[in-house]
Amino acid sequence: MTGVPALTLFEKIWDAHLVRRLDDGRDLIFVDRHVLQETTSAVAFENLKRAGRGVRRPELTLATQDHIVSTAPGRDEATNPGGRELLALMRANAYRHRIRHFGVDDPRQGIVHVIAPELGLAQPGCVLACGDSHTSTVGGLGALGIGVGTSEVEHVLATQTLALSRPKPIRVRFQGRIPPGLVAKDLILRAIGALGVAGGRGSAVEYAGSAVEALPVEGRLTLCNMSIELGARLGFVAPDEKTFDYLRGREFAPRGPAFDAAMAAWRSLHSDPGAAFVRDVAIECDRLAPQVTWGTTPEDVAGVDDRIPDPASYGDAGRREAAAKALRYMELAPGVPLEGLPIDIAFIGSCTNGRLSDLQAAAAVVRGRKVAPRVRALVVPGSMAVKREAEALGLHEIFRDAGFEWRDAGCSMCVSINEDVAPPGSRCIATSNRNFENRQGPGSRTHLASPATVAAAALAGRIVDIRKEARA
Ligand SMILES: CC(C)[C@H](C(=O)O)[C@@H](O)C(=O)O
Ligand code: SF4
Repeated sequence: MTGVPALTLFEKIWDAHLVRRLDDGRDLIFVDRHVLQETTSAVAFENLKRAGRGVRRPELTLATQDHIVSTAPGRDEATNPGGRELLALMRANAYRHRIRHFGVDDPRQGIVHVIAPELGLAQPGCVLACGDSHTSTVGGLGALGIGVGTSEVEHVLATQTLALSRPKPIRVRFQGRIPPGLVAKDLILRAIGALGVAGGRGSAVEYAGSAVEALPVEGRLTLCNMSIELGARLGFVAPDEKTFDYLRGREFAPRGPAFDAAMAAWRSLHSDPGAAFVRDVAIECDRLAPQVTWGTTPEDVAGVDDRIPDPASYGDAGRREAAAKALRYMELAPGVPLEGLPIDIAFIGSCTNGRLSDLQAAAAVVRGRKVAPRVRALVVPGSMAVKREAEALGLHEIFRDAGFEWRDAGCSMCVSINEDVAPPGSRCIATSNRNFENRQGPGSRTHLASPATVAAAALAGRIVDIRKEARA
C-alpha cells in the first residue's frame, strides 16, 4: 500500500476548486465558467445593482437567450411579445457588464446546455455554473455542471464562487450492450424508473460501465442532463478519447500546444480503482426496451411493450395515490398497453435531445414518410449551430417533406413559456425531460421518449415500438 487515498472523479474535481470550507459546513468553490439565461438572471442583475456591486469576472461569463425566445424561423427579440422585456433586459445587462451575449441575432445562440458543450466552454475537470437546473448536462464532457437559483447566480456574478453543501459521490453503472435503436435517453429513463426521482438526492452521480463507454459524447450529454430527474445535483462521465476529439477545435477550447497540455491533464480525470462511492448501482442494458413515460413524473416510466401499471400494485401508499392521480391527469387506465396510445403532438428538441445526433436519429425514421393526419409535429434544434449542421445534411428537407415544422433554436415546447404551447387535453410525446402536470401548457399531457420513438409516433399518430418498425 502506498498510502495515497483512492479518490472518485467527483472528489478530484471538487477539491481542486475548493477555496475554503465555511463555518456552516458548506464548501466555497471556484467557478471556472458561468453561463446565463434570460429567466433567472434579471433579478440577479437587479440585486447586484442595488448592492452597488459589479461582475467579478465578466470574461468567464457568457449569456444567451433561450427560454422565452420565439422559435419561429427568422424571429427576433420582439417576435414573442411576452418575451420582449426579459430579452431586452438580458441584452442590456450583458452590455453593461461587458459579458459576451449570444442573443437571437447571433449565430451561436441556443439552449444554454446545448451551446456550453458545443462552444467548448465546458471542459473536462471544470466547474460550470448556470441558473438553470439542467446544467448537469455538461457532465457528459467530464465537467461538474452545477444548476443554481437566482440568488446563487448573483453570488457567482459578484464573486465567481459558490457556497454549496458537498454532494455525496454515487455511481450508476450501465452494463452490457445497448440494443439496436436504443439510445442514452432509454438508459437514463430506465435508471430513473429503477431508482426513483429521489434516488440521487444530495449526490453527484458518476455514470460508468461498458454501455456508457460505448456512448458517443452527445449521448453522454443526454444521460447527464437527466441527472436532475434522478434528484441528483450533478451527473458526469469520466472523459476519454471521444471527449478530447469532440472538444478539439471548438471556439473556447484550448488550441495547439495548449490543447495537448490540457489533454494530458484531463487523462487523470477518472475515479481511482477502489475509490469509495456512497452507493453503487448496476443497470443491465442488454434486454432494455425503448422507454416511454406514462405518468406525471419521469419515474412513471415503462418499456413501450409494457402496460400502464395498476396503482394498486404499488406497496407504498403515497406512491399508490400519486400513480392514481397521474393516471387521472393523463386520462389513462391501468392495464392498457403503452403501444398504440394515440398522440396529438410530437416534439423533438430541448437540452435533452436537441443535438445533431438526436435529429439524425429522428430523420432516419422519418425519411420518405409522412406525419399522421391531425398530428402536429415539430423539430426545434437545440442551437442555431445544430440547425445549420442539420441543414447542411439535408435533414430539414426530410422533416419538412414529412410535414414537420422546422423551427429556430430555443427551449420551445419543453417548457412552453414562448408561443409553442400544447393545448389543454392534448397528448404530446416529447424528447424533453419533464412531464409534470401542465408542463407543456395548461392541461397538456406529456410522454417522454427518445428521438426515434417520438419520430415514429409522429408518423403513426400513436405510440409505437421502434424495434418492430425496424423489422417491418
Ligand atoms: C426556467 C428555468 C429556471 C427552468 C429550470 O431551471 O429548470 C427551466 O429550464 C426548466 O426546465 O424548467
Ligand atoms: S430545454 Fe427545457 S429543460 Fe432544458 S433548459 Fe430549456 S426549459 Fe429547461
